[in-house]
Amino acid sequence: MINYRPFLDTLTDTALAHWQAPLAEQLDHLFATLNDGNLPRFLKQLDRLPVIEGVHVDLDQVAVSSDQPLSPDQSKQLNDALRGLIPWRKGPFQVFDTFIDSEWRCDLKWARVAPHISNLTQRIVLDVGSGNGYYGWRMKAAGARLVAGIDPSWLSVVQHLAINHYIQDPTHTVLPLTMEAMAPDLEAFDTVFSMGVLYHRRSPLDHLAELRAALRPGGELVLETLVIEGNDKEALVPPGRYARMNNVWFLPSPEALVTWLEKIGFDNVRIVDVTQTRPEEQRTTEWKPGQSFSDYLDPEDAGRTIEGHPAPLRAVLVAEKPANAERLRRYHLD
Ligand SMILES: Nc1ncnc2c1ncn2[C@@H]1O[C@H](C[S@+](CC[C@H]([NH3+])C(=O)[O-])CC(=O)[O-])[C@@H](O)[C@H]1O
Repeated sequence: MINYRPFLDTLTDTALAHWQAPLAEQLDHLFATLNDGNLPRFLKQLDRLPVIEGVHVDLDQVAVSSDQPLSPDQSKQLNDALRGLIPWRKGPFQVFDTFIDSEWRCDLKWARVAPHISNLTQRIVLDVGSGNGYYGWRMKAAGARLVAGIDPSWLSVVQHLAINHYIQDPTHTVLPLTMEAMAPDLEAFDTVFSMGVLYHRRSPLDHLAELRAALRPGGELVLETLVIEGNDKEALVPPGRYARMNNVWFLPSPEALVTWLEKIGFDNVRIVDVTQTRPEEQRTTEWKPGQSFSDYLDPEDAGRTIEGHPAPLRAVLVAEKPANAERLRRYHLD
C-alpha cells in the first residue's frame, strides 16, 4: 500500500544491508494483513497534492518553496490536502505558501538536543517514535546519510509522505513499526534517538536494551523523556493518567535514568539538558485543534498536572554503546 522500495534500495552497501530482506518481508506481511480503515483515508489526501514545479528545499527550516508563485487553485488544493491530515502534532513545516503550525514547536526541542550530540555527518540514524519525521529532516540537514524513523501511527507515516512528496528524499523514511516489532539486534546504527517514547513503555529497561541492540558498538544513544526531580533511586509511576495521557508508566529522575542506562550497558552517560515544558512549546493551533498543554495543568498551580503530579519536565541524555561491546544475550540483562 505504501511503496518502501526506494528506501529499501538505499540500504544496499550500508551497514544496514542485512536488514533489507527481513524488512521488506515484514512490510509485505504488514500490508497483506492490514485491516485499518484509516490508512486508505489518509492516503487519499496524498492524491490531492498538486503538482508543483521548480521545488527548492531548505531542510534546516524544513521548508519547501517554488520558483513560481502557486496559482490560487494549487494553493487551495495543497492547503486542503494538508488539512485533511490534521492533527499535525509535530512540526512546524513551511510547505510553499502553507505554514503548518503544529501543536509542538519541535524546533525548540531540537535546539536543546543538537548541540550535545556527535556530528551526524554520514551517520546512519534510527529515530524511534519519529512522529511524522520532523526531526529526521533536521538530522538530514545536519549531514546524516540515512534516517529511518519508526512510528506505529499511520497518520504520522502519511504526514511524512506528504512532506516527502515534495522533498523527494528516499534516504529518509518513516516505517510503520514499533521498536519492539523491529528486527532485533541490528547492531548497525551510528546514532539512535528515542525522544518522547520511554514513558510510554511499560518496561522501560527493555526499551533501553532494544535501543542498545540497534546500535553498532561505539554508537551513540540520544534519549529524551519525561522526568521528575529526585535522587538516583527515584521514579514516579503515576496512578491513573499523567497530564491526561493514559499510557504513561515510568518517570524517573534524570539521575535514576543514568543508573538505568549504565545497568543496561551504556558508557559515558551524560545528562545534557533538563527543561520544564512551557505553553510556548506545546499549544493548540489551527493545525491541532482541541486541548493542549495548558489544559493538562492544574489551573490553580502550573507546577502540577491536572491530576496533581509534578508538571512535565523533560531531560535529554546522551550515552555510548561501548566500542568493544560483546553481543549480549536477549534483553541484555545478564
Ligand atoms: N513502542 C513504540 N515504538 C515506536 N514508537 C512508538 C512506540 N510507542 C509510541 N510510539 C510513538 O512515539 C511517539 C511519541 S511522541 C514523540 C515524538 C517525537 N519523537 C518527539 O520527540 O517529539 C510523544 C510526545 O509528544 O512527546 C508517537 O508518535 C507514538 O506513535
